[in-house]
Amino acid sequence: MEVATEQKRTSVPVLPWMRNPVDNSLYEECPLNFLPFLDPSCIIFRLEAALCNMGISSLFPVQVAVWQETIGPGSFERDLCINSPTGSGKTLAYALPIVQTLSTRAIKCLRALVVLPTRDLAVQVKEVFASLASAVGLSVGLAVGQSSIADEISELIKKPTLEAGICFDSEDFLLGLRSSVDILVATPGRLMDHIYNTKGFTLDHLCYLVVDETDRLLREAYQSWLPTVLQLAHTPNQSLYPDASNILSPTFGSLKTIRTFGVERGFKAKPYPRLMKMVLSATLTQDPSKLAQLDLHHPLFLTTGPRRYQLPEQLKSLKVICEPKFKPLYLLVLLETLLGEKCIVFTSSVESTHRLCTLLNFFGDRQIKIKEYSRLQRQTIRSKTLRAFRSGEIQVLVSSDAMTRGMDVEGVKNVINYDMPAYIKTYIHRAGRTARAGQTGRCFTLLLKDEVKRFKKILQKADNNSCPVYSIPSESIESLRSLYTTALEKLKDSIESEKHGKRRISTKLSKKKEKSA
Ligand SMILES: Nc1ncnc2c1ncn2[C@@H]1O[C@H](COP(=O)(O)OP(=O)(O)OP(=O)(O)O)[C@@H](O)[C@H]1O
Repeated sequence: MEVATEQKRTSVPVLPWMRNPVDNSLYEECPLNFLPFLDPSCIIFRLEAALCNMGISSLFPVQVAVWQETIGPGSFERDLCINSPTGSGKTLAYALPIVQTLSTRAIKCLRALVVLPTRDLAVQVKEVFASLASAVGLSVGLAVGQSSIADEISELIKKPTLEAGICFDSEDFLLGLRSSVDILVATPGRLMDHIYNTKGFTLDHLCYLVVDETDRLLREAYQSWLPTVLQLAHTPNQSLYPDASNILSPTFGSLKTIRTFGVERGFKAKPYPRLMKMVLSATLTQDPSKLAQLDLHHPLFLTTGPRRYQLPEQLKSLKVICEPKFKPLYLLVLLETLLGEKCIVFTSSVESTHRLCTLLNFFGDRQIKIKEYSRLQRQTIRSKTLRAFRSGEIQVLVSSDAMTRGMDVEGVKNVINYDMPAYIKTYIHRAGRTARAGQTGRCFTLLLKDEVKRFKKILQKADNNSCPVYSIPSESIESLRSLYTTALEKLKDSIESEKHGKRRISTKLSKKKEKSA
């Protein structure tokens, strides 16, 4: 079944504009002082200084390529579709030109929207924008549901100051609402909440739309967030989704455009310029029907090298052949060999993440701090774990695929696939948590003998034929066997008591419901 889906995917015809891409790998890294047009004269050196503060002294190839298409003569003439390996610096590739272009704006309103699939990823991208934007007086907002909706609204929307005794009717009040931010980084769910419910939240002035991790975002409809955004930000007389206006008009009746005199997008007496789109991924879809949803304007395809899937240059892939009965022991020995190095262990589901992490922690005090990071946990716990992992307090994260996309944690030296990934895309995004920004890194995959052939085929999709075996000495496995038996018993008890706990909570809840009915 999986194989059939994979075959179907690869046989999708490539769109004509994807056949002759710009090759990012033909660009050289460019020192900031050689970058043309960096900082318009009025804010000279401020962006350069901000980049230096971020530890950046030159731009990576994909950043130079995007800069070339977005800044200077002929800038932003075409929408950009960017396929570039994990860790190659895609975030800065879009953040820098957007901040530079908006740095000369006269009036504050929401002009750039960046959409990402997960909250932690959005927080990470917001930080990159904030480091640059503050240097040129721009504000960046976050809409991800990290704080209460009321707090988020007060961050995003500025209310008019009411003088005592003056009474505004609701129309006047709406006219006085202003955006507090120039750039918004959002996840689709919270974005839709603001679109539907937040008074004064408008996409009327939007100039830039970035869809990061495009293939992941296009897979999920999320309350039709994309057609809704395109409809709300579209140029008049350009009906992309004629039917959507019927859906939208009653809902958005209360959202009045705030029009102010000026010469920029969405302002009076000025025709609307096109909404500029940038879509990015390390595994960008080539499926025409999916890309059509983005309504790209004369798109330019930027990719890296001749292959569709590319692994980071400094990544080393290794396989560990395991006996099925003792797989957790192979992992434990491997982790002990890598002692002191930050590692992320990936499993195939949130349930196995939980089980594996619990089991590993039943092996007694082994000097490695191991924590779980998965969708089963509350966001506050996840964020706390991530902070501890970033700071080095935790050395090993056991994770489900919630972690695979985009997360950038400094110093991750090793990725371990406890469960073999089913697709090359999954392998790329998991492995891509290491070997970032030109650093070296290793990706180990634990395999049972009968998985070796299939894994080889998966890696070949990224033209990777080199995946040597990493041997784990059998004596090390033997020495852990008695501890393993005890750990398994403890795991069984722990899972049982968790089930019990859940049952007790659900009985309590249903009793409460019965009472209130
Ligand atoms: N020009 C640069 N010089 C030095 N470091 C950089 C530069 N650009 C980006 N980086 C660093 O490289 C790392 C990877 O960047 P980023 O997260 O944008 O990669 P990405 O291409 O989006 O990866 P992914 O596909 O996994 O999301 C980050 O830690 C970032 O700070």
